[in-house]
Amino acid sequence: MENPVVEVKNIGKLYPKHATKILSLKDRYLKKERNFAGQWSVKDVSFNIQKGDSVAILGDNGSGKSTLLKLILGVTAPTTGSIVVNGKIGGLIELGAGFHKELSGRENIYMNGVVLGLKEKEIDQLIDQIIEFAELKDHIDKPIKQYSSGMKVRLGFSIAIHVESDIILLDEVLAVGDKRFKKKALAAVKSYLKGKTIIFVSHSTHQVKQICQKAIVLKDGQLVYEGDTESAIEFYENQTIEIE
Ligand SMILES: Nc1ncnc2c1ncn2[C@@H]1O[C@H](COP(=O)(O)OP(=O)(O)OP(=O)(O)O)[C@@H](O)[C@H]1O
Repeated sequence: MENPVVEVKNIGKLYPKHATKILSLKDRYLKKERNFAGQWSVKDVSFNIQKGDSVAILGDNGSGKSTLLKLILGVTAPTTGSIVVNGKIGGLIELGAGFHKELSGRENIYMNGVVLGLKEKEIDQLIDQIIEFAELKDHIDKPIKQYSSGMKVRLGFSIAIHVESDIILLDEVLAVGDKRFKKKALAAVKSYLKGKTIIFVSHSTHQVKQICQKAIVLKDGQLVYEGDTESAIEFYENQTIEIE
């Protein structure tokens, strides 16, 4: 068997007491409030992901899903354990994160592309498709600060799926935006990303069933189930009923 593309071993993240966080666009959009007391957001989690797997991360609010994605992406350091990623990793884990609001949509595409490891020439070749998919032709030269949340989501999503990567992380990206774009985005994830390794966070079991073959369930930062999507959803839903 090939080496796993993502190897997560006993990973843990302890946020110190009084840690503060500027609310992400996603949080603001979803009007969420968070309580940042010192605690293990992710605790002793281990799993492997093989090439071509599409894996969902299921769990209630605050169960550690986004933190786990940030650990895999390397934007936050683990307190314990280790993560090995074999391949180029990309995706969209916080809506609009990495956008500069004073710059135009077009300039932000270049900025993001460079951050994701592309050369300017490569971005030149992709930019029309990115703008077209995001349906932002008429707005692309306006500063991002004039964009609605939906427009930012469309742009971020479009960049994420057009930039080549081996492993793509998608955090609730299909939860916002209007119905029509959501449908188009779901279809894009299904077709564009065939054969790629996908890690997908979503509260929509409907979307999870359409995209992922496997799933893990987190509860209070711990991995409590790992298996095929159907059985993981069943486990997750039963667990939620018990609590209610
Ligand atoms: N920067 C931070 N500093 C301190 N605590 C944090 C920080 N980010 C997240 N947390 C805490 O870690 C826990 C897990 O949060 P996380 O965002 O990973 O959960 P989630 O499962 O993605 O939640 P949701 O479904 O609401 O997006 C929460 O209790 C949260 O308050």
